[in-house]
Amino acid sequence: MKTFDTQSQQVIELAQFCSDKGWLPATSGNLSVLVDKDPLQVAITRSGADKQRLKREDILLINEKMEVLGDSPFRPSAETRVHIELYRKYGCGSILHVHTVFNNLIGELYGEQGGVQVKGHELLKALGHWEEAAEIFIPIVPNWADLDKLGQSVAEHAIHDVPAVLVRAHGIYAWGDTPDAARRHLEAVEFICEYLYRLRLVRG
Ligand SMILES: CSCCC(=O)C(=O)COP(=O)(O)O
Ligand SMILES: [Zn+2]
Repeated sequence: MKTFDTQSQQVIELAQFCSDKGWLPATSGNLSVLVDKDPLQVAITRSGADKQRLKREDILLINEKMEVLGDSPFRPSAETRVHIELYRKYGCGSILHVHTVFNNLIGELYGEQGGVQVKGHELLKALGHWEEAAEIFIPIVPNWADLDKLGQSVAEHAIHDVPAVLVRAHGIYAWGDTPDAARRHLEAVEFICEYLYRLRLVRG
């Protein structure tokens, strides 16, 4: 059974995994896990928390209006709107946002064209694309300072069957039906970002 306690623990474990990879530098990033679909309730990191050493009190229970449920002196992530928009659109189980050098490089290299095409790579299977010569387009959106606009933009540009959107000069949002699926999708897209960047360097 999903409770705020069980889902908070999942958030802490996901943050540990992402921190160990170096994907949450300088308190950046935010992570959430669904607690209840109807009405929507989500366990999400608080704004400004050091995600390398998250404590229970750094995870907040929020509703669809981004209100904190229960007693806490903290505010939820500044990017909570993006999470809420994605939960509304996809009814997913977990959303991970991290900042990495490779997702930023790909954001810059392909941002003008609104996204990056990825074709015939084995790791597309980790995103659910098992067909021969699978091909996907990973959207890249501008880094709107208005976070309501950022949330709308990420959700609007998200493509069915491609569980990630890059935000230019900022980072990535990846999601899945479960925390494990969200993590797998994030790892796969991070691998692909690094691969595409290095391939460009090698080819010149
Ligand atoms: C310190 S990084 C700038 C804010 C950001 O992009 C981020 O992911 C962390 O924001 P939060 O409010 O979730 O801590
Ligand atoms: Zn961010």
